[in-house]
Amino acid sequence: MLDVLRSEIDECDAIIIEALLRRLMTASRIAAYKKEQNLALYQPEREAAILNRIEKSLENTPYAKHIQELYRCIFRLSRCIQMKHVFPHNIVLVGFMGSGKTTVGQYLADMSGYAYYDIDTIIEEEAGYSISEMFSRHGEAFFRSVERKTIERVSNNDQAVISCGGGCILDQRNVVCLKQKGKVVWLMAEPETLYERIKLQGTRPLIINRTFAEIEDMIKKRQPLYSVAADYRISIDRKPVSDIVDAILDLVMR
Ligand SMILES: Nc1ncnc2c1ncn2[C@@H]1O[C@H](COP(=O)(O)OP(=O)(O)O)[C@@H](O)[C@H]1O
Ligand SMILES: O=C(O)C1=C[C@@H](OP(=O)(O)O)[C@@H](O)[C@H](O)C1
Ligand SMILES: [Mg+2]
Repeated sequence: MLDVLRSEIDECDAIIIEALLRRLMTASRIAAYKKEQNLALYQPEREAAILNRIEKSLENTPYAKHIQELYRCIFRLSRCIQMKHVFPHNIVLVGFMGSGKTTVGQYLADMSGYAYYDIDTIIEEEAGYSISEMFSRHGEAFFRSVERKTIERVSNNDQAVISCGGGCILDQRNVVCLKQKGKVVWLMAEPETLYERIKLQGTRPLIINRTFAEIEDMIKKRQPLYSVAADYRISIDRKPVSDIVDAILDLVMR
């Protein structure tokens, strides 16, 4: 009995995979066509119409909500694939420590096929030791100079998602560099969200032994710099990573 049911699942999977591949490849062809014809890539009314049709066809069936959830995921995949065709900029993530630049950037790059660069990770890999270690061995000024050189080099890439360290906006030259080929997305968050996250991790040299009030003050001081640098801004509080990626795609493909 179990074998029979399992072979039915296998048959379903084969159909789903074939249909999904066909759908995603068609989405990719649509993007290429839109680019060629100079048409707007993001047409929300088309997405709404598809969702409407799906909702109707699922009326009075079990699992309607589950299938709709799956469709949200398929739309995200489609958009990521399309973005690669038509978005002529790098995506640069900035924001205070703990806002999720590293996590969101990795997810966005995985999904879109863009190359992924996390400035802090590159610095650590090239130095052979951690950023905390760099602060304690050589001081913050040394770190900032390594950070600037790394940003200068990485900014030259194309079709890249670049996650910066939270302090990159302290030096205007970094922002100028990143904007040459990139659009800057500011991941905004309430101080409480950031504090909870960075306190838990305990890996950031500028945060060790700081009170909530001190961190709040640091956030306030940096906010105008993020604001000036940002082409787009997204509030990330209480949003899962997939929703933040959705919001980024929504903004950049409008
Ligand atoms: N949307 C999210 N929801 C819940 N936790 C998150 C989210 N984004 C990031 N995190 C968690 O918050 C912490 C900081 O994330 P990270 O990506 O390192 O931030 P940043 O690079 O901006 O400092 C990590 O533990 C990460 O798993
Ligand atoms: O905001 C900052 O000054 C810093 C942020 C860190 O990166 P994350 O924002 O990814 O934590 C890292 O670059 C370094 O500890 C300094
Ligand atoms: Mg990071």
